[in-house]
Amino acid sequence: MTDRNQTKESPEKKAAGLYAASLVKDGDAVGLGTGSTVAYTIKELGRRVREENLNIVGVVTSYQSEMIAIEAGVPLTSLAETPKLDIAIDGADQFDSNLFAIKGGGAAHTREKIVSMSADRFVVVSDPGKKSEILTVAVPIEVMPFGRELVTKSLKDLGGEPVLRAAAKKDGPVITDNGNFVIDCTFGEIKTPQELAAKISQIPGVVEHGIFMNVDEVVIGKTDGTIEIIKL
Ligand SMILES: O=C[C@H](O)[C@H](O)[C@H](O)COP(=O)(O)O
Repeated sequence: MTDRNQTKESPEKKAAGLYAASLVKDGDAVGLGTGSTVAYTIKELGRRVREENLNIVGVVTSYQSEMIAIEAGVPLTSLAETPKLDIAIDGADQFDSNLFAIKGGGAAHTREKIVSMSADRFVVVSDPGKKSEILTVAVPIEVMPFGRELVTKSLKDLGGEPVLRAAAKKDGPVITDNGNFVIDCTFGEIKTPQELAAKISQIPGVVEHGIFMNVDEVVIGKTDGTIEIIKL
């Protein structure tokens, strides 16, 4: 289970996060993902802004990344103001050798997909445990509360095992930053992620699923502070 709030230092996540921050150039508009790995990137970008006078603007994908970015001193803008981004950096829950990824462990995948698709380059930061021959983790699906029953039934019809995500410190379901529910749906081994993604997208009430097919490269951090880069 990932330490979502970065209560413990992770050398692997830190190595990946810091390397990704070094890819950001002066003048860049940067998509800032959500989660414990990219949090290292956001903090490092703040340091570069303060200490190296790096001139960048960030677009956040969640209240979490907004709070981290504000505290770190990363200047922020919106997609309305800056619709085209130079680079987006984000974590993932699992990725395969084709760089298909599953995201949304923090329920932020809808905004993450919009932001990453708005960027010329999408870099995923990861630790070694996220790499898998084949995608197997549950697919997070953001759902309009009004459509929950239909979406649940339709996911079962697709062979999935849907579970409404419960909040950790509140009674009832997780509510996303967009005011919706999240259903985590297990499909066993996902052999054709594109096909599954297309089928899920067709279900009325689905806001967005966590299958990402737009990753350009993955940076994997190691415990000794080195990194491995995987590109197609
Ligand atoms: O909704 C959250 C995101 O997709 C995260 O980027 C993903 O869950 C990975 O998070 P972490 O870096 O904490 O493992």
